[in-house]
Amino acid sequence: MAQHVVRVRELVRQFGTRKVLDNLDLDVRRGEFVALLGRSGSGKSTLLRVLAGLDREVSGDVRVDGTVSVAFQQPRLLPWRRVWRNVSLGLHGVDGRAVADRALAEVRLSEHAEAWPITLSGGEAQRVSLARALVREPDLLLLDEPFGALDALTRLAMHRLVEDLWQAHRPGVLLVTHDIDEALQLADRVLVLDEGRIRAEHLPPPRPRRHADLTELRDRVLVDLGVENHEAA
Ligand SMILES: Nc1ncnc2c1ncn2[C@@H]1O[C@H](COP(=O)(O)OP(=O)(O)OP(=O)(O)O)[C@@H](O)[C@H]1O
Repeated sequence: MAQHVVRVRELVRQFGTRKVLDNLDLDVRRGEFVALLGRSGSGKSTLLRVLAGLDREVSGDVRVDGTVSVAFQQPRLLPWRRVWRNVSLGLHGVDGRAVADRALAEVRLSEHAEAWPITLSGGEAQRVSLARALVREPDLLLLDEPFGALDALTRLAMHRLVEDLWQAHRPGVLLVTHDIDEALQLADRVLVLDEGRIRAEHLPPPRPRRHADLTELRDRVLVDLGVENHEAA
């Protein structure tokens, strides 16, 4: 377990008679960046909720070793707290302001520490949400489509930021996304969830891959997602 932050065996989650997760196995190593792709309704968010400890109506063996932080598609900031207080919320025994300031500097938002959440753009609010996740120095960072609501340029900037933050802090990451290119750019391993299990695993080329040709790999992932047929790819 020591090298793994997540170890899941034979996980079953069913709603009524439907098994959304059906004997699923998953490992995430410490410091590893894993992306999870899958068609809409394949159970990605369900799996994340289980790993976050938000859903215990499961059978099977779920082990998460260490602290966990989650960032969702919507930043979920408290509108009545200033930005820095949103970041330090729930921290005990530390100077919350100092910790928040450090995290806000990392996401390049120092000048917004005193601002109210409503004054932030979508990308800025998402950066606050990342800062809030990171101040807990999580062993596991769960990201549920954190860039899905952002415009394309902001999303690219966020990819770089997340990669920088991951390099600096090295949490294990499980990133749920619909964006294949995002998965191939950011992750060490790209997994495809289908019919309740991890059905495929792809290994993108070594970093840095900003200029890598990922076309072939992308086609293979599309096949696994059922978007392309085998002959075409
Ligand atoms: N609380 C619930 N009660 C009943 N069914 C649920 C519940 N939560 C999720 N489901 C069902 O489980 C399936 C998987 O949902 P989930 O949100 O995990 O999919 P997803 O892969 O994250 O989808 P998307 O990519 O569209 O966000 C869906 O069919 C959904 O309707």
